[in-house]
Amino acid sequence: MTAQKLDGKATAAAIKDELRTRVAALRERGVVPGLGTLLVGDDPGSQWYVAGKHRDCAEVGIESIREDLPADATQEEIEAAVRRLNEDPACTGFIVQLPLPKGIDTNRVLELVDPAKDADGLHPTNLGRLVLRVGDEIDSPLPCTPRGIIELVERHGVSLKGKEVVVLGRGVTVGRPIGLLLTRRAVNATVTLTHTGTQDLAGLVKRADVVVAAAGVKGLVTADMVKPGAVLVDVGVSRETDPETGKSRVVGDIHPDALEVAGWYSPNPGGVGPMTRAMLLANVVETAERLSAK
Ligand SMILES: Nc1nc2c(c(=O)[nH]1)N[C@@H](CN(C=O)c1ccc(C(=O)N[C@@H](CCC(=O)O)C(=O)O)cc1)CN2
Repeated sequence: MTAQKLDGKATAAAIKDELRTRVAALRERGVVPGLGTLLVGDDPGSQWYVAGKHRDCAEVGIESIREDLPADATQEEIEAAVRRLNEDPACTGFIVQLPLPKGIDTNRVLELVDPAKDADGLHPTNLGRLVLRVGDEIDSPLPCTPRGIIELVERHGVSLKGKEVVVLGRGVTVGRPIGLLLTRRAVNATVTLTHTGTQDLAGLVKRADVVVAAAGVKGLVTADMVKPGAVLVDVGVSRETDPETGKSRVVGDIHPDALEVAGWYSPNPGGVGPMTRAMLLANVVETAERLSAK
């Protein structure tokens, strides 16, 4: 068997088309959604991601607001930038690009974000709402990568209802919040969260209908660990030098051999990354729609 592709690029493009129409409708009513970004330092990866977010905004008609600070910005300067974005009426929602430089108290910065403007859906108040509201409509922003994974799978006609999902990695942007989304009544999957202290990882992965690999360990999930027909979602990001071009490239947590056993797989790059970006735009548009309906 060769797995079918969960095409993140094409799915994100379709979502952006839908969002463009919704943004046009908002603008007709005089509502202009705006996404803010706070970038600290000159990490090339982070700069690339932030530039991509502003390109996405331009594509769908969302205004962009940028706060860029140098790598030696102090905690106070970063917190002042968060306050400016909280108070800026043109900013519907914003993100603090992670990671922040060493020595900065990231949690303190993130907790300063107005939960109503938390475009990443990672503020404790918004995560707390996810914990509390198992069956209701959620009227606050959802974590972008977990939401993007679910959209990616379901938009390919694969139901997660009743499925056994094994998540690798307990990071704050994917591993920890994805269980909150997958176990909501609307999705109804059963989730096992694994981490570096997990015993018999291979045994757990072998019984999974869906594997979400977000450990950041190149090729961690090998063919012998995968149940035939399983859905493999690769979120891992490791970097290596391409021996042919000499350029840096992204490699995922799923070993290429595993695709011979799986039913579906999300490529990396080209899978979850573009979906994360699309979900960020969706959070901003939904916030603008909610505010304009009040
Ligand atoms: N505040 C946040 N910071 C970070 C997040 C986040 O969700 N919120 N996630 C990552 C970085 N990130 C978005 O910020 C992000 C990473 C990757 C992609 C993406 O589209 N990747 C491409 C491949 C890119 C490459 O080749 O390097 C892909 O997967 O196709 C989008 C967003 C950490 N920080």
